[in-house]
Amino acid sequence: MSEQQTVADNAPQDPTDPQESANPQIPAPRIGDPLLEVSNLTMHFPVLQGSFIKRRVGSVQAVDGVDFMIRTGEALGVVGESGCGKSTTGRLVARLLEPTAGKISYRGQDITHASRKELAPVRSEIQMIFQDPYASLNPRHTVGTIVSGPMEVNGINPPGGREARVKELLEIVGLNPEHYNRFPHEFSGGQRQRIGVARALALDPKLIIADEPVSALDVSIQAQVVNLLQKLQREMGIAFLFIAHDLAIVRHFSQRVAVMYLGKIVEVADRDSLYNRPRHPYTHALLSAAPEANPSTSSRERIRLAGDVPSPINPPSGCRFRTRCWKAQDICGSQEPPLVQISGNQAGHLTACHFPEEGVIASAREKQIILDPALTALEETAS
Ligand SMILES: Nc1ncnc2c1ncn2[C@@H]1O[C@H](COP(=O)(O)OP(=O)(O)OP(=O)(O)O)[C@@H](O)[C@H]1O
Repeated sequence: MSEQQTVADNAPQDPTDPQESANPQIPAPRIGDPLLEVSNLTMHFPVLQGSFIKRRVGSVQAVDGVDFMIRTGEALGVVGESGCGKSTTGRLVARLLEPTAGKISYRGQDITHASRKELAPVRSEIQMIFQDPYASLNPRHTVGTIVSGPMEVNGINPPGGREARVKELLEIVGLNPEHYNRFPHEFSGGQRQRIGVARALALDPKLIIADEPVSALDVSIQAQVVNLLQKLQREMGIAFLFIAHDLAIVRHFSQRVAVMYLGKIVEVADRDSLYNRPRHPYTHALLSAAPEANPSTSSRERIRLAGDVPSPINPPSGCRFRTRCWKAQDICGSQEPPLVQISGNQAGHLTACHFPEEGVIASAREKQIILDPALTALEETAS
């Protein structure tokens, strides 16, 4: 992301005139009000065996007891390695999956097990943007049909008509409204993602779940799409659950960031606290592995995590990160550390660790030796 394309302060503005609520029973939320509250959210996918009669032989603990809150107009970023449960969390919040346990409250209303009918007013307020703009748009439909689709499904007829609203939305996302009758294949990757964004905006959402919204795009256009989403957040007061593995993009976009590991949130904090004073060893490892603008001038050493993420079918007891952690001791295997504000953390910075790091991304040399002796030996031989 280039300097020119970044926005230094992406805190949401405080529109004193929030949009009218699509749900007439609940007053429109104001910036900073709690919007989404998730507690003990759990998703265990069954593992079935048998050719005719399927037996449940285990479960994939994709998300296991996750708590977080998103305020109106705020972006919460979710980062973590592949398979740690980010997408499943997003799909649970969007109610595309039925959780195994836990509670999802949206504007104070428990929507965890709400029926289709009960969910209808909320559905329009929670929208999703997917990773792959190619796969998420029907190639046989025109842009007009795609973007007006949610209005049609929900029986919404805007004052000036659907076509006028679609053209307005295309303009908001930076597309030419005259391309209303074009098909997805006539657009570039970035433009297709803009079509997906226009579709998500069709019902005036209050919360957008963006699941890796730019990772399928060329690096050169990632910033444009991120900046578009940021504009929507700032100008329309839309909250985001922003899922991505790119730490730089998450830092740029989100006011708060949650780090997931093997189905759990291991650390959550406001952006600066998390990136400048990380306390969980896993957050240290992730940050140390992130590419840097000037690697040649950097004094930062990389922490190499030994091995792969353990299987979510049989995760380690106690702290799930302990099998790859350089600080693990006996207690880490017997007691799961709670996600709490540990000593030295600023308010709202929560960490789940028995032996947290000091906060600065310090020398990783010692950790590297403990973590991966074979690799260290190889590097020493080579140098
Ligand atoms: N429908 C499903 N049935 C069984 N297991 C699933 C299902 N969906 C996801 N999983 C498993 O749940 C775990 C979490 O997957 P999830 O896609 O949420 O992770 P992720 O952090 O989003 O990863 P990625 O960045 O690769 O998308 C993985 O082990 C995955 O294989």
